Amino acid sequence: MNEAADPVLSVRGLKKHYPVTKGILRREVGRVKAVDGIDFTLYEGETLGLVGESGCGKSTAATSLLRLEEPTDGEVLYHGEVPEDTNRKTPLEKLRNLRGDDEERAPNDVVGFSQSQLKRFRRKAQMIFQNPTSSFDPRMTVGESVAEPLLIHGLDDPEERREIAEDLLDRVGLDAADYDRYPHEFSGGQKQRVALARALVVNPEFVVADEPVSALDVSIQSEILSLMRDLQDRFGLSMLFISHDMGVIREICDRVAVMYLGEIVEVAPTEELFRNPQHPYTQALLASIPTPDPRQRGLGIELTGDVPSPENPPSGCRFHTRCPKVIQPDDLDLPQEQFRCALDFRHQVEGGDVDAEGATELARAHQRDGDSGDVNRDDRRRALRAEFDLPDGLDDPTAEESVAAAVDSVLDDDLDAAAEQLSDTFTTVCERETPELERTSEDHVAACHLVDGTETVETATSEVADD
Ligand SMILES: Nc1ncnc2c1ncn2[C@@H]1O[C@H](COP(=O)(O)OP(=O)(O)OP(=O)(O)O)[C@@H](O)[C@H]1O
Repeated sequence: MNEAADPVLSVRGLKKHYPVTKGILRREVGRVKAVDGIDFTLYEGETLGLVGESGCGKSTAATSLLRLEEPTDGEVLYHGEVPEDTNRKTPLEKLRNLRGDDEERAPNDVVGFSQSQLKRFRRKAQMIFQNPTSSFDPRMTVGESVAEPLLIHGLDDPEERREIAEDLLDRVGLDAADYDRYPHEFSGGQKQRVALARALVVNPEFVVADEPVSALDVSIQSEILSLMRDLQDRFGLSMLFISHDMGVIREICDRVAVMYLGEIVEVAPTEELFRNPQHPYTQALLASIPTPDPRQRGLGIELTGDVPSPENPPSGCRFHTRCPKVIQPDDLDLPQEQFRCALDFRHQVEGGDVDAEGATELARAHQRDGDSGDVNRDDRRRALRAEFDLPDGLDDPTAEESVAAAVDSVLDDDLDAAAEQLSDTFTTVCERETPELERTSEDHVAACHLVDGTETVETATSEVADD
Protein backbone atom coordinates (compact mmCIF):
# COMPACT_ATOMS: atom_id res chain seq x y z
CA MET A 1 0.00 0.00 0.00
CA ASN A 2 1.02 3.55 -0.56
CA GLU A 3 2.08 4.68 2.94
CA ALA A 4 1.14 8.28 2.21
CA ALA A 5 -2.46 7.39 1.31
CA ASP A 6 -5.21 9.05 3.28
CA PRO A 7 -7.74 6.98 5.18
CA VAL A 8 -11.17 6.66 3.59
CA LEU A 9 -12.83 4.84 6.44
CA SER A 10 -11.71 4.15 10.01
CA VAL A 11 -13.60 1.45 11.83
CA ARG A 12 -13.19 1.56 15.62
CA GLY A 13 -14.50 -0.99 18.09
CA LEU A 14 -17.33 -2.02 15.76
CA LYS A 15 -19.74 -4.52 17.34
CA LYS A 16 -22.84 -6.25 16.11
CA HIS A 17 -24.59 -8.47 18.63
CA TYR A 18 -27.85 -10.21 17.76
CA PRO A 19 -30.19 -10.87 20.68
CA VAL A 20 -31.19 -14.48 21.28
CA THR A 21 -34.76 -14.47 22.56
CA LYS A 22 -37.06 -17.03 24.13
CA GLY A 23 -40.79 -17.42 24.75
CA ILE A 24 -43.74 -15.32 23.58
CA LEU A 25 -42.38 -12.31 25.44
CA ARG A 26 -39.16 -12.72 23.48
CA ARG A 27 -37.08 -12.40 26.61
CA GLU A 28 -33.40 -11.92 25.76
CA VAL A 29 -31.50 -14.98 26.93
CA GLY A 30 -28.21 -14.39 25.16
CA ARG A 31 -26.41 -12.59 22.37
CA VAL A 32 -24.74 -13.76 19.20
CA LYS A 33 -21.55 -11.72 19.13
CA ALA A 34 -21.17 -11.82 15.36
CA VAL A 35 -18.77 -8.86 15.32
CA ASP A 36 -17.17 -8.15 18.64
CA GLY A 37 -15.06 -5.02 18.55
CA ILE A 38 -13.09 -4.80 15.33
CA ASP A 39 -10.77 -2.01 14.18
CA PHE A 40 -9.32 -1.37 10.79
CA THR A 41 -8.65 1.47 8.40
CA LEU A 42 -9.31 1.45 4.69
CA TYR A 43 -6.91 3.70 2.80
CA GLU A 44 -7.43 5.53 -0.46
CA GLY A 45 -6.87 3.34 -3.49
CA GLU A 46 -6.13 0.14 -1.58
CA THR A 47 -7.87 -3.21 -1.50
CA LEU A 48 -8.10 -4.46 2.06
CA GLY A 49 -9.03 -8.11 2.40
CA LEU A 50 -11.17 -9.39 5.25
CA VAL A 51 -10.63 -13.12 5.44
CA GLY A 52 -11.84 -15.90 7.71
CA GLU A 53 -13.92 -19.06 7.65
CA SER A 54 -17.66 -19.04 7.20
CA GLY A 55 -19.36 -17.68 10.31
CA CYS A 56 -16.48 -15.49 11.51
CA GLY A 57 -18.56 -12.33 11.07
CA LYS A 58 -17.21 -10.93 7.80
CA SER A 59 -20.58 -10.21 6.16
CA THR A 60 -21.97 -8.79 9.38
CA ALA A 61 -18.97 -6.47 9.61
CA ALA A 62 -19.72 -5.26 6.06
CA THR A 63 -23.44 -4.71 6.52
CA SER A 64 -22.89 -3.03 9.91
CA LEU A 65 -20.28 -0.60 8.69
CA LEU A 66 -22.52 0.40 5.78
CA ARG A 67 -25.44 0.57 8.21
CA LEU A 68 -27.50 -1.85 6.17
CA GLU A 69 -28.11 -3.07 9.71
CA GLU A 70 -27.56 -1.07 12.89
CA PRO A 71 -24.28 -1.72 14.70
CA THR A 72 -24.49 -2.43 18.43
CA ASP A 73 -21.49 -0.26 19.23
CA GLY A 74 -18.43 1.39 17.74
CA GLU A 75 -17.55 4.09 15.25
CA VAL A 76 -17.24 4.14 11.48
CA LEU A 77 -15.50 7.38 10.59
CA TYR A 78 -15.95 8.37 6.98
CA HIS A 79 -13.21 10.73 5.79
CA GLY A 80 -14.98 11.81 2.61
CA GLU A 81 -17.52 14.60 3.02
CA VAL A 82 -21.18 13.86 3.81
CA PRO A 83 -21.85 15.73 7.19
CA GLU A 84 -24.35 18.74 7.14
CA ASP A 85 -27.97 18.53 8.29
CA THR A 86 -27.29 16.62 11.53
CA ASN A 87 -30.34 18.29 13.02
CA ARG A 88 -32.89 16.89 10.58
CA LYS A 89 -33.61 13.70 12.46
CA THR A 90 -36.29 11.09 12.01
CA PRO A 91 -38.39 10.28 15.12
CA LEU A 92 -36.25 7.16 15.69
CA GLU A 93 -33.09 9.21 15.50
CA LYS A 94 -34.54 11.78 17.93
CA LEU A 95 -35.30 8.94 20.31
CA ARG A 96 -31.71 7.72 20.03
CA ASN A 97 -30.59 11.25 20.84
CA LEU A 98 -32.84 11.36 23.90
CA ARG A 99 -31.35 8.10 25.07
CA GLY A 100 -27.96 9.70 24.64
CA ASP A 101 -26.92 6.92 22.25
CA ASP A 102 -25.08 9.18 19.88
CA GLU A 103 -24.22 12.09 22.12
CA GLU A 104 -20.49 11.78 21.72
CA ARG A 105 -20.45 10.85 18.06
CA ALA A 106 -18.06 12.56 15.68
CA PRO A 107 -19.90 14.43 12.88
CA ASN A 108 -18.35 12.08 10.31
CA ASP A 109 -19.37 8.91 12.18
CA VAL A 110 -21.61 6.88 9.85
CA VAL A 111 -23.23 5.28 12.91
CA GLY A 112 -24.71 8.67 13.84
CA PHE A 113 -25.76 9.71 10.32
CA SER A 114 -29.36 10.81 9.71
CA GLN A 115 -31.34 9.14 6.91
CA SER A 116 -30.51 11.93 4.46
CA GLN A 117 -26.81 11.71 5.34
CA LEU A 118 -26.98 7.95 4.91
CA LYS A 119 -28.48 8.39 1.47
CA ARG A 120 -25.54 10.55 0.45
CA PHE A 121 -23.08 8.17 2.10
CA ARG A 122 -24.51 5.22 0.16
CA ARG A 123 -23.67 6.96 -3.04
CA LYS A 124 -20.04 6.95 -1.94
CA ALA A 125 -20.11 3.41 -0.59
CA GLN A 126 -21.38 0.61 -2.76
CA MET A 127 -21.71 -3.09 -2.01
CA ILE A 128 -21.33 -6.10 -4.29
CA PHE A 129 -22.79 -9.40 -3.13
CA GLN A 130 -21.84 -13.02 -3.66
CA ASN A 131 -24.83 -14.15 -5.63
CA PRO A 132 -25.30 -12.09 -8.79
CA THR A 133 -28.57 -13.86 -9.63
CA SER A 134 -30.44 -12.74 -6.54
CA SER A 135 -29.09 -9.19 -6.87
CA PHE A 136 -31.27 -8.45 -9.90
CA ASP A 137 -34.96 -7.93 -10.44
CA PRO A 138 -35.79 -10.44 -13.21
CA ARG A 139 -38.45 -8.07 -14.60
CA MET A 140 -35.99 -5.25 -15.24
CA THR A 141 -33.54 -5.18 -18.12
CA VAL A 142 -29.93 -5.20 -16.96
CA GLY A 143 -29.60 -1.64 -18.28
CA GLU A 144 -32.50 -0.49 -16.13
CA SER A 145 -30.91 -2.20 -13.14
CA VAL A 146 -27.58 -0.50 -13.78
CA ALA A 147 -29.26 2.87 -14.25
CA GLU A 148 -31.58 2.55 -11.25
CA PRO A 149 -29.14 4.01 -8.66
CA LEU A 150 -28.85 7.14 -10.83
CA LEU A 151 -32.60 7.66 -10.58
CA ILE A 152 -32.53 7.07 -6.81
CA HIS A 153 -29.83 9.70 -6.54
CA GLY A 154 -31.82 12.24 -8.53
CA LEU A 155 -30.80 11.95 -12.18
CA ASP A 156 -34.19 12.42 -13.85
CA ASP A 157 -33.19 12.49 -17.52
CA PRO A 158 -33.78 8.95 -18.90
CA GLU A 159 -31.56 9.54 -21.95
CA GLU A 160 -28.65 10.60 -19.78
CA ARG A 161 -29.18 7.61 -17.47
CA ARG A 162 -29.15 5.28 -20.46
CA GLU A 163 -26.00 6.82 -21.84
CA ILE A 164 -24.14 6.46 -18.53
CA ALA A 165 -25.34 2.87 -18.02
CA GLU A 166 -24.35 1.86 -21.56
CA ASP A 167 -20.91 3.34 -21.02
CA LEU A 168 -20.54 1.34 -17.79
CA LEU A 169 -21.68 -1.90 -19.46
CA ASP A 170 -19.01 -1.31 -22.03
CA ARG A 171 -16.35 -0.67 -19.39
CA VAL A 172 -17.10 -3.94 -17.57
CA GLY A 173 -16.57 -5.89 -20.77
CA LEU A 174 -20.19 -6.21 -21.89
CA ASP A 175 -21.88 -4.47 -24.77
CA ALA A 176 -23.96 -1.29 -24.77
CA ALA A 177 -26.58 -3.33 -26.65
CA ASP A 178 -26.90 -5.57 -23.57
CA TYR A 179 -28.86 -2.72 -21.96
CA ASP A 180 -32.17 -4.17 -23.20
CA ARG A 181 -31.54 -7.80 -22.28
CA TYR A 182 -32.81 -9.52 -19.16
CA PRO A 183 -30.74 -11.06 -16.34
CA HIS A 184 -31.68 -14.67 -17.22
CA GLU A 185 -29.93 -14.22 -20.57
CA PHE A 186 -26.57 -13.79 -18.81
CA SER A 187 -24.15 -16.27 -17.23
CA GLY A 188 -23.05 -15.92 -13.59
CA GLY A 189 -19.81 -14.19 -14.55
CA GLN A 190 -21.62 -11.78 -16.87
CA LYS A 191 -24.15 -11.00 -14.14
CA GLN A 192 -21.30 -10.18 -11.77
CA ARG A 193 -19.99 -7.78 -14.43
CA VAL A 194 -23.42 -6.14 -14.51
CA ALA A 195 -23.34 -5.92 -10.69
CA LEU A 196 -19.98 -4.14 -10.94
CA ALA A 197 -21.40 -1.72 -13.50
CA ARG A 198 -24.32 -0.98 -11.20
CA ALA A 199 -22.02 -0.39 -8.22
CA LEU A 200 -19.82 1.96 -10.23
CA VAL A 201 -22.58 3.93 -11.93
CA VAL A 202 -22.86 6.42 -9.04
CA ASN A 203 -19.08 6.94 -9.03
CA PRO A 204 -18.50 5.67 -5.47
CA GLU A 205 -15.40 6.27 -3.41
CA PHE A 206 -15.26 2.76 -2.04
CA VAL A 207 -16.79 -0.61 -2.65
CA VAL A 208 -17.44 -3.41 -0.21
CA ALA A 209 -17.33 -6.67 -2.15
CA ASP A 210 -18.66 -9.64 -0.17
CA GLU A 211 -17.38 -12.90 -1.69
CA PRO A 212 -17.90 -11.47 -5.19
CA VAL A 213 -16.38 -14.46 -7.00
CA SER A 214 -17.24 -17.39 -4.70
CA ALA A 215 -20.36 -18.32 -6.66
CA LEU A 216 -18.48 -18.38 -9.98
CA ASP A 217 -16.56 -21.12 -11.76
CA VAL A 218 -12.85 -21.03 -11.00
CA SER A 219 -12.12 -20.25 -14.64
CA ILE A 220 -14.33 -17.15 -14.46
CA GLN A 221 -13.06 -16.02 -11.04
CA SER A 222 -9.72 -14.78 -12.37
CA GLU A 223 -11.42 -12.82 -15.14
CA ILE A 224 -13.67 -11.00 -12.69
CA LEU A 225 -10.81 -10.37 -10.26
CA SER A 226 -8.70 -8.89 -13.00
CA LEU A 227 -11.63 -6.74 -14.13
CA MET A 228 -12.06 -5.53 -10.54
CA ARG A 229 -8.38 -4.61 -10.31
CA ASP A 230 -8.60 -2.79 -13.60
CA LEU A 231 -11.74 -0.86 -12.61
CA GLN A 232 -10.22 -0.01 -9.27
CA ASP A 233 -7.26 1.64 -10.98
CA ARG A 234 -9.38 3.46 -13.50
CA PHE A 235 -11.95 4.72 -10.98
CA GLY A 236 -9.44 5.34 -8.14
CA LEU A 237 -11.51 3.12 -5.86
CA SER A 238 -10.80 1.78 -2.41
CA MET A 239 -12.14 -1.66 -1.74
CA LEU A 240 -12.96 -3.85 1.23
CA PHE A 241 -12.80 -7.34 -0.21
CA ILE A 242 -14.38 -10.11 1.81
CA SER A 243 -13.49 -13.73 1.15
CA HIS A 244 -12.93 -17.05 2.88
CA ASP A 245 -10.49 -18.00 0.12
CA MET A 246 -6.83 -17.15 0.72
CA GLY A 247 -6.00 -17.82 -2.94
CA VAL A 248 -8.48 -15.16 -4.07
CA ILE A 249 -7.27 -12.76 -1.38
CA ARG A 250 -3.70 -13.11 -2.60
CA GLU A 251 -4.72 -12.27 -6.15
CA ILE A 252 -6.38 -8.98 -5.39
CA CYS A 253 -5.60 -7.53 -1.95
CA ASP A 254 -2.88 -5.09 -0.92
CA ARG A 255 -3.38 -5.75 2.78
CA VAL A 256 -5.27 -8.39 4.70
CA ALA A 257 -7.14 -8.41 8.00
CA VAL A 258 -7.75 -11.93 9.32
CA MET A 259 -10.98 -12.38 11.26
CA TYR A 260 -11.81 -15.14 13.70
CA LEU A 261 -15.04 -15.39 15.67
CA GLY A 262 -15.93 -11.71 15.62
CA GLU A 263 -12.40 -10.39 16.15
CA ILE A 264 -9.46 -9.35 13.98
CA VAL A 265 -6.43 -11.47 14.91
CA GLU A 266 -3.83 -10.33 12.38
CA VAL A 267 -3.28 -7.51 9.87
CA ALA A 268 -0.42 -7.28 7.38
CA PRO A 269 0.39 -6.42 3.78
CA THR A 270 -0.61 -9.38 1.62
CA GLU A 271 2.83 -10.63 0.61
CA GLU A 272 4.13 -10.23 4.16
CA LEU A 273 1.15 -12.17 5.50
CA PHE A 274 1.73 -15.03 3.06
CA ARG A 275 5.48 -15.09 3.65
CA ASN A 276 5.48 -14.65 7.36
CA PRO A 277 2.09 -15.41 8.95
CA GLN A 278 2.23 -14.92 12.72
CA HIS A 279 -1.10 -16.14 14.01
CA PRO A 280 -1.68 -19.92 14.02
CA TYR A 281 -5.14 -19.26 12.59
CA THR A 282 -3.65 -17.44 9.62
CA GLN A 283 -1.09 -20.24 9.23
CA ALA A 284 -3.91 -22.78 9.18
CA LEU A 285 -5.89 -20.79 6.60
CA LEU A 286 -2.79 -20.63 4.41
CA ALA A 287 -2.15 -24.35 4.80
CA SER A 288 -5.66 -25.03 3.52
CA ILE A 289 -5.03 -23.44 0.11
CA PRO A 290 -5.23 -26.24 -2.44
CA THR A 291 -2.04 -26.77 -4.39
CA PRO A 292 -1.53 -28.81 -7.54
CA ASP A 293 1.97 -29.82 -6.40
CA PRO A 294 1.65 -33.03 -4.34
CA ARG A 295 4.96 -32.27 -2.57
CA GLN A 296 3.41 -29.12 -1.18
CA ARG A 297 0.25 -30.80 0.07
CA GLY A 298 -0.14 -31.39 3.76
CA LEU A 299 2.50 -28.89 4.68
CA GLY A 300 1.67 -26.55 7.50
CA ILE A 301 -1.02 -27.07 10.07
CA GLU A 302 -4.45 -28.41 9.56
CA LEU A 303 -7.59 -26.57 10.53
CA THR A 304 -10.11 -28.98 12.00
CA GLY A 305 -13.49 -28.58 13.66
CA ASP A 306 -16.03 -25.83 13.21
CA VAL A 307 -15.94 -22.24 14.30
CA PRO A 308 -17.44 -22.27 17.83
CA SER A 309 -20.74 -20.50 18.46
CA PRO A 310 -20.39 -16.71 18.71
CA GLU A 311 -23.11 -16.85 21.35
CA ASN A 312 -20.64 -18.20 23.83
CA PRO A 313 -17.14 -17.60 22.46
CA PRO A 314 -14.19 -19.34 24.16
CA SER A 315 -12.38 -17.34 26.83
CA GLY A 316 -8.86 -15.96 26.33
CA CYS A 317 -7.72 -16.43 22.76
CA ARG A 318 -10.91 -17.48 20.94
CA PHE A 319 -8.92 -19.80 18.69
CA HIS A 320 -7.51 -21.87 21.58
CA THR A 321 -10.16 -24.59 21.23
CA ARG A 322 -8.83 -25.41 17.72
CA CYS A 323 -5.30 -24.07 17.74
CA PRO A 324 -2.66 -26.67 16.79
CA LYS A 325 -0.06 -24.57 18.62
CA VAL A 326 -2.01 -24.07 21.84
CA ILE A 327 0.52 -23.53 24.65
CA GLN A 328 1.18 -26.31 27.19
CA PRO A 329 1.57 -25.57 30.89
CA ASP A 330 5.22 -25.47 32.04
CA ASP A 331 4.95 -28.74 33.98
CA LEU A 332 3.94 -30.82 30.95
CA ASP A 333 6.23 -32.07 28.25
CA LEU A 334 4.06 -33.67 25.57
CA PRO A 335 4.43 -33.79 21.81
CA GLN A 336 2.22 -30.94 20.58
CA GLU A 337 -0.34 -33.22 18.86
CA GLN A 338 -0.83 -35.22 22.04
CA PHE A 339 -1.48 -32.05 24.02
CA ARG A 340 -3.99 -30.87 21.40
CA CYS A 341 -5.79 -34.25 21.52
CA ALA A 342 -5.89 -34.25 25.32
CA LEU A 343 -7.39 -30.75 25.29
CA ASP A 344 -10.00 -31.84 22.73
CA PHE A 345 -10.86 -34.77 25.01
CA ARG A 346 -11.18 -32.38 27.96
CA HIS A 347 -13.47 -29.99 26.04
CA GLN A 348 -15.73 -32.82 24.90
CA VAL A 349 -15.96 -34.19 28.43
CA GLU A 350 -16.76 -30.73 29.77
CA GLY A 351 -19.38 -30.25 27.07
CA GLY A 352 -21.04 -33.58 28.06
CA ASP A 353 -20.37 -34.99 24.58
CA VAL A 354 -18.75 -38.23 25.79
CA ASP A 355 -20.24 -40.84 28.09
CA ALA A 356 -20.05 -44.52 29.03
CA GLU A 357 -22.74 -45.56 26.53
CA GLY A 358 -20.93 -43.72 23.74
CA ALA A 359 -17.72 -45.53 24.67
CA THR A 360 -19.52 -48.87 24.44
CA GLU A 361 -20.85 -48.01 20.99
CA LEU A 362 -17.40 -46.96 19.86
CA ALA A 363 -15.92 -50.22 21.15
CA ARG A 364 -18.58 -52.24 19.28
CA ALA A 365 -17.86 -50.32 16.11
CA HIS A 366 -14.19 -51.17 16.50
CA GLN A 367 -14.90 -54.89 16.76
CA ARG A 368 -14.18 -57.01 13.76
CA ASP A 369 -17.06 -58.75 11.91
CA GLY A 370 -18.07 -61.96 13.57
CA ASP A 371 -17.33 -60.77 17.08
CA SER A 372 -19.99 -61.49 19.64
CA GLY A 373 -20.87 -57.86 20.33
CA ASP A 374 -19.73 -58.12 23.96
CA VAL A 375 -17.16 -55.55 24.88
CA ASN A 376 -15.17 -55.40 28.07
CA ARG A 377 -13.83 -52.39 29.96
CA ASP A 378 -10.45 -52.55 28.23
CA ASP A 379 -12.11 -52.48 24.80
CA ARG A 380 -14.05 -49.41 25.83
CA ARG A 381 -10.95 -47.69 27.22
CA ARG A 382 -9.08 -48.34 23.99
CA ALA A 383 -11.98 -47.17 21.83
CA LEU A 384 -12.39 -43.96 23.76
CA ARG A 385 -8.69 -43.16 23.53
CA ALA A 386 -8.62 -44.01 19.85
CA GLU A 387 -11.56 -41.67 19.25
CA PHE A 388 -9.41 -38.79 20.49
CA ASP A 389 -6.14 -40.03 18.96
CA LEU A 390 -4.74 -40.49 22.45
CA PRO A 391 -2.07 -43.23 22.20
CA ASP A 392 -1.74 -45.82 24.96
CA GLY A 393 0.82 -44.36 27.30
CA LEU A 394 1.20 -40.65 26.63
CA ASP A 395 4.80 -39.40 26.59
CA ASP A 396 4.42 -37.46 29.84
CA PRO A 397 3.63 -39.55 32.99
CA THR A 398 1.48 -36.81 34.63
CA ALA A 399 -0.53 -36.43 31.46
CA GLU A 400 -0.94 -40.20 31.12
CA GLU A 401 -2.12 -40.58 34.71
CA SER A 402 -4.70 -37.81 34.22
CA VAL A 403 -6.06 -39.17 30.93
CA ALA A 404 -6.22 -42.74 32.26
CA ALA A 405 -8.12 -41.61 35.35
CA ALA A 406 -10.49 -39.45 33.27
CA VAL A 407 -11.19 -42.32 30.86
CA ASP A 408 -12.12 -44.51 33.82
CA SER A 409 -14.36 -41.80 35.24
CA VAL A 410 -16.14 -41.50 31.87
CA LEU A 411 -16.69 -45.26 31.83
CA ASP A 412 -18.16 -44.95 35.35
CA ASP A 413 -20.39 -42.17 34.00
CA ASP A 414 -18.85 -39.70 36.41
CA LEU A 415 -18.26 -36.84 33.95
CA ASP A 416 -17.73 -34.25 36.70
CA ALA A 417 -14.78 -36.22 38.06
CA ALA A 418 -13.41 -36.73 34.54
CA ALA A 419 -13.68 -33.03 33.78
CA GLU A 420 -11.93 -32.13 37.01
CA GLN A 421 -9.08 -34.59 36.42
CA LEU A 422 -8.50 -33.23 32.93
CA SER A 423 -8.84 -29.54 33.75
CA ASP A 424 -6.31 -29.90 36.59
CA THR A 425 -3.68 -31.20 34.17
CA PHE A 426 -4.52 -29.82 30.75
CA THR A 427 -4.68 -26.07 31.18
CA THR A 428 -3.36 -23.39 28.91
CA VAL A 429 -2.56 -19.71 29.16
CA CYS A 430 -4.39 -19.33 25.83
CA GLU A 431 -7.65 -20.08 27.61
CA ARG A 432 -7.00 -17.86 30.64
CA GLU A 433 -5.60 -14.72 29.05
CA THR A 434 -6.69 -12.69 26.06
CA PRO A 435 -3.63 -12.02 23.91
CA GLU A 436 -2.88 -8.40 23.11
CA LEU A 437 -2.10 -7.18 19.63
CA GLU A 438 1.64 -7.20 19.12
CA ARG A 439 3.46 -5.37 16.39
CA THR A 440 5.95 -7.70 14.72
CA SER A 441 7.11 -5.27 12.07
CA GLU A 442 6.16 -1.77 11.01
CA ASP A 443 2.91 -2.73 9.34
CA HIS A 444 2.21 -6.18 10.76
CA VAL A 445 0.22 -6.88 13.92
CA ALA A 446 -1.05 -10.12 15.42
CA ALA A 447 -2.80 -11.18 18.63
CA CYS A 448 -1.32 -14.46 19.88
CA HIS A 449 0.58 -15.42 23.06
CA LEU A 450 3.26 -17.00 20.87
CA VAL A 451 3.97 -13.76 19.05
CA ASP A 452 6.90 -11.87 20.42
CA GLY A 453 6.35 -8.39 19.07
CA THR A 454 8.38 -5.26 19.39
CA GLU A 455 5.49 -3.47 21.14
CA THR A 456 1.90 -3.95 22.20
CA VAL A 457 -0.58 -1.85 20.25
CA GLU A 458 -4.07 -0.69 21.18
CA THR A 459 -5.93 -1.59 18.02
CA ALA A 460 -5.33 -3.26 14.69
CA THR A 461 -5.50 0.17 13.08
CA SER A 462 -2.18 1.09 14.65
CA GLU A 463 -0.40 -1.06 12.08
CA VAL A 464 0.04 2.14 10.11
CA ALA A 465 -0.13 5.53 11.76
CA ASP A 466 -3.33 7.04 10.44
CA ASP A 467 -5.31 10.24 10.67
N1 LIG B 1 -29.60 -11.96 11.79
C1 LIG B 1 -28.86 -12.76 12.54
N2 LIG B 1 -29.32 -13.22 13.72
C2 LIG B 1 -28.58 -14.02 14.51
N3 LIG B 1 -27.33 -14.45 14.19
C3 LIG B 1 -26.82 -14.03 13.02
C4 LIG B 1 -27.54 -13.17 12.13
N4 LIG B 1 -26.76 -12.93 11.04
C5 LIG B 1 -25.62 -13.60 11.24
N5 LIG B 1 -25.65 -14.26 12.42
C6 LIG B 1 -24.58 -15.09 13.00
O1 LIG B 1 -23.43 -14.28 13.11
C7 LIG B 1 -22.26 -15.03 12.84
C8 LIG B 1 -21.46 -14.35 11.76
O2 LIG B 1 -22.16 -14.46 10.53
P1 LIG B 1 -21.62 -13.82 9.16
O3 LIG B 1 -22.59 -14.17 8.08
O4 LIG B 1 -21.32 -12.39 9.38
O5 LIG B 1 -20.26 -14.61 8.96
P2 LIG B 1 -19.37 -14.72 7.65
O6 LIG B 1 -17.97 -14.76 8.13
O7 LIG B 1 -19.73 -13.64 6.71
O8 LIG B 1 -19.77 -16.12 7.09
P3 LIG B 1 -20.41 -16.47 5.66
O9 LIG B 1 -19.30 -16.34 4.68
O10 LIG B 1 -20.91 -17.87 5.83
O11 LIG B 1 -21.53 -15.48 5.45
C9 LIG B 1 -22.73 -16.43 12.46
O12 LIG B 1 -22.64 -17.25 13.62
C10 LIG B 1 -24.16 -16.22 12.07
O13 LIG B 1 -24.92 -17.38 12.33
